[in-house]
This record gives sequence, C-alpha cells and structure tokens, in this order.
Amino acid sequence: MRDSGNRPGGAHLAVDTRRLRREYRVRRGPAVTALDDVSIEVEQGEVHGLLGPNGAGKSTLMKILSTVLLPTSGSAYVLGHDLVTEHRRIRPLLGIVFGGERGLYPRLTARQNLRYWAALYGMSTKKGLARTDALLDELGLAERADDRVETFSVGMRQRLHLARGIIGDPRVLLLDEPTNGLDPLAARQLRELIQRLAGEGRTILIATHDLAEAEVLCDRVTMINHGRVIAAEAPKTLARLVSRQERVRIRADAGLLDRVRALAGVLGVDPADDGTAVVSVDSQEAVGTVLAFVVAEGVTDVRTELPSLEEVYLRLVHRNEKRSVVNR
Ligand SMILES: Nc1ncnc2c1ncn2[C@@H]1O[C@H](COP(=O)(O)OP(=O)(O)OP(=O)(O)O)[C@@H](O)[C@H]1O
Repeated sequence: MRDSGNRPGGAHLAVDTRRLRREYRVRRGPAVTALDDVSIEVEQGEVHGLLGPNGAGKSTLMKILSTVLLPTSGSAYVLGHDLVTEHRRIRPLLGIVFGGERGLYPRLTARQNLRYWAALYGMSTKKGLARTDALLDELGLAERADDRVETFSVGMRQRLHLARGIIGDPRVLLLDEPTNGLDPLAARQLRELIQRLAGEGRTILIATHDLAEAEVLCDRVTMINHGRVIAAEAPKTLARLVSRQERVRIRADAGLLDRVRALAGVLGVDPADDGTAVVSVDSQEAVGTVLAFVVAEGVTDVRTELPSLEEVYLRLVHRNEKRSVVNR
C-alpha cells in the first residue's frame, strides 16, 4: 500500500479510504460487518474495479462513497474532501449510477428525465437543453429521446442511467454493477461507453462481480470478500492467476480417464454429473499435454475452462491467510 504522506485526505487521490468499517445493526442477532478495515486508494483518472461475490460489501462501499451511508468507523475522502464532514462539497463532484428502477421516471420521456436532472443540478434551461441533447446523442438514445422510458429495453434504461450519472459533468463516477441484467450485446455496448467516458479523464469506480468485465475496463481492481480487501492488483495479474488454473473438460470412457490421470502435470480427474470429467493441471504446458493426448485418442467432446471467480477468491483468500500466518 502506498504511503498517503500528504494527509489529511490525499487531495491528489480521487478516492482514499482508510480503515473503513461499516456494521449493520440487525434487530435480533449480532451486527453484520459489511466492511472491515477497508483501505483503498484510487488515482485521479483511474478506472478502478471493486470486485467481489454477492454480499462482499461492494454496494455498502459504494453507498458510503456516494454519501448516502455513514461509515461506522474509519475515514474516506473524495478528491481530498472528508466524506463525513464535507459531503456537500463532494456531491457535485460525483456521478452515481446504481441502475435498476431507481432514479428514472418511467412515464416521462428520456429527454424529460434528463432535463429534470439537469435542472436539479442547477443548470440554466439553455445549458440543460444543450447537455441533454449532447448526452442523448453520445449514449445512442437520440432516436428514442421522446419516447417514454417505460417502453425502453433494460440496456437503453441503463444507458439513460449513465447519462443521468454524468449530466453534471462529475469528476468521479460511481457505477454499481452497470451491466447487470443486460444481454451480451447491450453489455458490450455499455462497456464501450464506459471506456469512452474514462477517455474523457474522469475517475471511474465500478463495482462488479464479473472478472472479465473488470479486465476489459479497469486499470486496477480491488478484490473484496466478506468485507475485507484481499487483493489490489492490475486485472492482468488476476487474469494470470486465473489462467494458471485453466483446466480441461472432456467426455471419455473410464479407461481413457485413467490414462489421462497418469499424464505429466495432471493433478486430478473429477467426474461431473453430466458424464464429463474435469482434468485439473498444474501448468499451461500440462493443458497442452492433455489436449494433444485426448485429441490423438479421438476424443471430440473437449474444451478448456477457466475457474469461476469464486474459486479465484478462494485461492486468494488462502494465499492471504498463508501470508498473514507468515507475517505473524
Ligand atoms: N441494510 C442492511 N441491513 C443488514 N445487513 C445488510 C444491509 N445491507 C447489506 N447488508 C449485509 O452486508 C453485507 C454486504 O452487503 P453488500 O450489499 O454491501 O454486498 P455486495 O458485495 O454489494 O453484494 P451484492 O452484489 O449481493 O449486492 C452482506 O452480508 C449483506 O447481507
């Protein structure tokens, strides 16, 4: 972790959280710790991913950063402003896209929605109109600008959410699961838009559980699990970690599976319920060995697979635990 020497609230950083903790009080039973000791630093202009499975604490962190939820302890700064004591100064600097049904008026048109939000940001009518037109154009919604939002596809709504998020020209944009529920094409279009927005020099923080998405969009990612940061790396580093765990899935008879088990670099062969078997290997080279062998044996149902994000988390958690034992 870098030294945030020039305290308080490293103004050179877009987002700076220090030992952030958030507990939820529940009526019966113990409090839920959603964030535990979370310290992250996001440079200005960086596209930063918050990666974690459901319940990891991503939304809680996003809510705190967007000033709608207070931390239980710890501190956080956006562009050098204290999130708790200076939230009024922070809000105009932030764009927030939380998706879903919140924040859009379905019976109004896309244009009316954006003009409403422009007015809320205190823009003059003239400026609001110009900004609305520019955004409808930029986000590919111009043709449907005067249709009611209730007639929009999920992808179009999400683009409109994005337009709403940047109408005030924020320096920091918070996106919570922006492509959730989108079909692959709509998700790709939205990612391209996000890349374009990043190219305009904004800082973007994206919460996602999709490693591939983080890889495409982010300069760095922070992985969170059970409210704790377990890794902060460039996505390529994570991708390497994942690809090291590539394995081969084949459909073959028991005799052939035994011969595969005996190949160099094969760690195990586990039959799955659907009649296929998963061959785990210790290296990329061993993937090649297994593929060459089974293809030569006439196996046609063969493919390579990457582990799920959950499996990567487990590895990282394990690695982390081992490290903390060593450091004790
Ligand atoms: N209002 C609340 N009251 C009690 N517990 C909560 C509340 N909101 C979140 N939690 C709990 O805090 C933890 C973190 O939840 P959070 O929604 O921040 O995770 P997440 O990573 O965004 O997951 P998801 O993608 O499922 O929303 C979870 O255990 C969740 O059940």
